[in-house]
Amino acid sequence: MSSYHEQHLQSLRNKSLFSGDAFIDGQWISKEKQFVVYEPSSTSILGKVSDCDLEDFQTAIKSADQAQHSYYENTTGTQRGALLRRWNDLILENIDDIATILSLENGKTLGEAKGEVAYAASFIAWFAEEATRSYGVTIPSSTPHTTLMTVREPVGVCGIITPWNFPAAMITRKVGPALAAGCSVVIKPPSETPYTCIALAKLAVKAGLPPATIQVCPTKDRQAAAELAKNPLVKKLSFTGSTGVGKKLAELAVGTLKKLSLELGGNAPFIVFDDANLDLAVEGAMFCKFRCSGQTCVCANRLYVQKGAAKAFVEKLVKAVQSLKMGPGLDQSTTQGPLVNKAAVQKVKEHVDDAVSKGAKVEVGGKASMTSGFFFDPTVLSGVTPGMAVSKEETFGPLAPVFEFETEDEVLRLANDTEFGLAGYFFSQDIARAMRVAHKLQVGMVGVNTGKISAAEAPFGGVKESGYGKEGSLYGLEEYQNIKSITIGNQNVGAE
Ligand SMILES: NC(=O)c1ccc[n+]([C@@H]2O[C@H](COP(=O)([O-])OP(=O)(O)OC[C@H]3O[C@@H](n4cnc5c(N)ncnc54)[C@H](O)[C@@H]3O)[C@@H](O)[C@H]2O)c1
Ligand SMILES: O=CCCC(=O)O
Repeated sequence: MSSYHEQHLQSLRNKSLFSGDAFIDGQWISKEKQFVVYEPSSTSILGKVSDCDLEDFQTAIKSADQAQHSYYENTTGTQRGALLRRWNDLILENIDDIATILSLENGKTLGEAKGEVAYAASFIAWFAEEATRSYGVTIPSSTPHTTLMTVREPVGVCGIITPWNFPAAMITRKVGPALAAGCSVVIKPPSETPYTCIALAKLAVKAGLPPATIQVCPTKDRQAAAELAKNPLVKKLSFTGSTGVGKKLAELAVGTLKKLSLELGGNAPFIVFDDANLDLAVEGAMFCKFRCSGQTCVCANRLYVQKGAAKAFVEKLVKAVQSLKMGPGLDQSTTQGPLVNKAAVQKVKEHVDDAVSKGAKVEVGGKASMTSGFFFDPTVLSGVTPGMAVSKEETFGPLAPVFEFETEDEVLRLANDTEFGLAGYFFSQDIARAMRVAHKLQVGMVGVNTGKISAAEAPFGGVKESGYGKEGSLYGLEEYQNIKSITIGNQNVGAE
């Protein structure tokens, strides 16, 4: 009998989308050296993928550099937009297959995987439009007989390094604007989830994007991947992942003063004031804590609830959590998939154990009750205090630790007491408080009375050690462009 993942792979409409090949210099390459990718709900081997070495990265970068010049010089923004729109359409036509592949390698539920593929495509569609709106300006010059203007130009080859938690959307949020601007890209997909990226690249080529403008180099070799931060032909590095790795890559990129975007870790506060609509707050918490089994960078990491609302909020949250159903992502009834690997399960367990040993109470969950697969039970802890590890570190798992607070000043101090500054959420029906707290939270993105803040049109990015650079939105394109000023002087010379 075939296994869970074999059955689902057999059901793909377009089986060629599931491939472990690298894509270098316009060629699909199956390397002799390969690394293993696991299916996290069974921990069985999903497949083997080409393991690129330093020479592969150097070849890909050189080829991307050559391709970039002719791509940019021979296309207008309108034409690049049309290519991206075709890519968007192909992704949506193949949404079932891509979502199946994504769920098999990442573990998220089919519903979440389809949602992610649609979200990923929305960045391509958004930047297809932005490609046509790459305006320069004319500037009144202080010198007589002079015209001063600016044009926007592509930075050149972009290195793209992304994490496993959003195998599709983290790629398109970078590659969409890069290709729209006229750049070429060399992608190092996450080694836990490379298959989705490879499938997306196949569709990009089918859409008509010049093959060497997209190069995909899967690898387990971090030294080889670091070439994207070091190589002088790479003019921009766009990285999403942990703060520790982001800092290392930034140090390497200093050698050639590359442009950098760093989308790093978070430790989002989620605040519920006494005057909040508690049903809305629980709905928000369920979404932004348990989506992707708690493995999103904008996940609520610390839930602060004002004393008067704490008991009722915890009761409602526990009830909602008890309705979740863990299981393999592609099973119809599953609402919570597995975590990505054993280390992820271990980190949640460590945070629970640390909090309980310091006095927190397990309201629901608290353990890994499934005997196989990388699962951890969706968990709510009450009585959590600032001395516990959960208040300082990103858990990246299905753990909702509830802290109690008394005043607005107190909770703002606690919420901002972290080196991270990605997202923050709060629930209140007081408009003055909503404005005040939104301004005072030291984060790049705020959700007020909602846990949903991500969209192609919304500027995405953090402050403090959550990184810099904005993705998506009207700001996303300029991250892949240089502004050139052109001064045309002495226009009176030669006049009759
Ligand atoms: N801010 C955001 O937009 C955002 C989005 C998603 C995830 N994240 C963060 O990502 C983290 C989880 O992802 P992860 O565990 O894959 O992070 P990670 O930093 O370990 O890895 C991210 C990527 O970098 C690669 N990498 C690791 N070390 C490298 C090195 N020395 N040289 C070159 N490449 C290297 C990995 O293979 C992977 O592709 C969390 O901290 C999460 O908050 C941030
Ligand atoms: O994990 C981080 C990205 C999630 C999102 O874009 O909402």
